[in-house]
Amino acid sequence: MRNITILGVTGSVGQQAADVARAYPERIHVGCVSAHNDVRTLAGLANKLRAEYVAVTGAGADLELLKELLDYDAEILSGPEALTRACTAGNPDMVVLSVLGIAGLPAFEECLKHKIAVALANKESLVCGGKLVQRMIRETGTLVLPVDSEHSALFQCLNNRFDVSEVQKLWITASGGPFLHWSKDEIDHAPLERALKHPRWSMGQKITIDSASLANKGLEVMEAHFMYGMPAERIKVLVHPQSIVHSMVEWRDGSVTAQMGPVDMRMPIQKSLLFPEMLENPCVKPLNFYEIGRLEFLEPDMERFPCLALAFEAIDTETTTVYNSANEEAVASYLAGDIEFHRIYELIGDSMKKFGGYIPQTISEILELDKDVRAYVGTLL
Ligand SMILES: NC(=O)C1=CN([C@@H]2O[C@H](COP(=O)(O)OP(=O)(O)OC[C@H]3O[C@@H](n4cnc5c(N)ncnc54)[C@H](OP(=O)(O)O)[C@@H]3O)[C@@H](O)[C@H]2O)C=CC1
Ligand SMILES: CC(=O)[C@@H](O)[C@H](O)COP(=O)(O)O
Ligand SMILES: [Mn+2]
Repeated sequence: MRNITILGVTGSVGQQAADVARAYPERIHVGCVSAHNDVRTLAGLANKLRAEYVAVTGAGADLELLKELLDYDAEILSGPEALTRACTAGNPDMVVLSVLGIAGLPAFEECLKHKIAVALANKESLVCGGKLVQRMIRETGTLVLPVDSEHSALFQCLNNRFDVSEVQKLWITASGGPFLHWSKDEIDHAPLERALKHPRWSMGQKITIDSASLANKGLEVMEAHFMYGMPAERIKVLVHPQSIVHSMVEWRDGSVTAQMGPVDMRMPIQKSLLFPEMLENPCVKPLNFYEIGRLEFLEPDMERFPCLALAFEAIDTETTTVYNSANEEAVASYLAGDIEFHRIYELIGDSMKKFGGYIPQTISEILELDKDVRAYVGTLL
């Protein structure tokens, strides 16, 4: 029996991880779950999963309501350290890191310190942790399995390894988002309700906006760079509107291995939760190639989608934390209706100029830099 913790269980990835766990009760026990503020959904999931530990990380979360709604005795973790305490509570074999944003970084660090395997959905923490986290993974020998669909696909193409010594290029596919065929001017002034309509995936709001700006692909290029140690110039983005090919590996001899699968996050989630076993996936409908018929591939347009070009620049200039923090802040403002869509790439670019040249040397310095970038973005709004 594998004892797992799901951090961010109330979110899109977290709830799908709970679905996968519940499909395999004889193999997976969920011992701990966390949410930020949504105590109603948290209690509902905890009641089904019977997790021994229930963590709440939001300062204003209603703990009394949570206690009232829980129909069994669970230990409740709360307060500023709740997320990191949740990483070790009940000695899990694996932590599913599916919280949102850089808030996941201290939890990631905690898992690495304790050599607890991580199923990583939270790309922002790897993008911000960068070389420091990369080194910690290597030095501790901790297993960090990709949950992000493209990185899970790459891992499968690499025969469940992280070794890219015989790889020429990593090809990361992108749906292109809802604005794939829009003009630059239309994209720059895109209304929120259109940005929230992803053509293929149903996801949380922040990543849905990232997909529309292609910042998600930018973050995924950085994620692949740090996860597989691949130089940025050998990571290519390929627009593939059907989202059936989840990514590809081009080998030294020119042959290419692609991973395909249903457009359903429960595929990569199950791969990680049961790893190295591969069992049927009762939650997911298999692909029907007769119905799919045609697959398309296009080159991304970095002019209409400057967030993608900025991501490659961020790797070169070691400003990946700055990119991410500015993006998180900008997307929150766009979601609140305070800024236009084009302000997202402008705020990222301005922040990279302002903070370029400063390279944080510890995780604490990264978290400080994050605060500084957010404060700076605040002055530009
Ligand atoms: N959704 C998807 O299909 C995919 C998502 N990812 C990545 O997975 C991560 C989660 O995405 P998604 O599930 O869509 O996001 P959601 O917004 O749906 O869920 C976010 C989860 O994190 C919790 N949370 C939010 N803020 C904080 C915080 N400051 N501290 C601790 N917990 C917090 C939320 O709690 P509460 O509900 O209480 O607010 C919720 O449980 C992101 O990094 C995303 O990029 C990667 C690939 C695919
Ligand atoms: C499901 C997943 O992994 C998302 O990151 C997805 O890839 C987003 O779609 P885009 O390709 O539009 O960014
Ligand atoms: Mn992805």
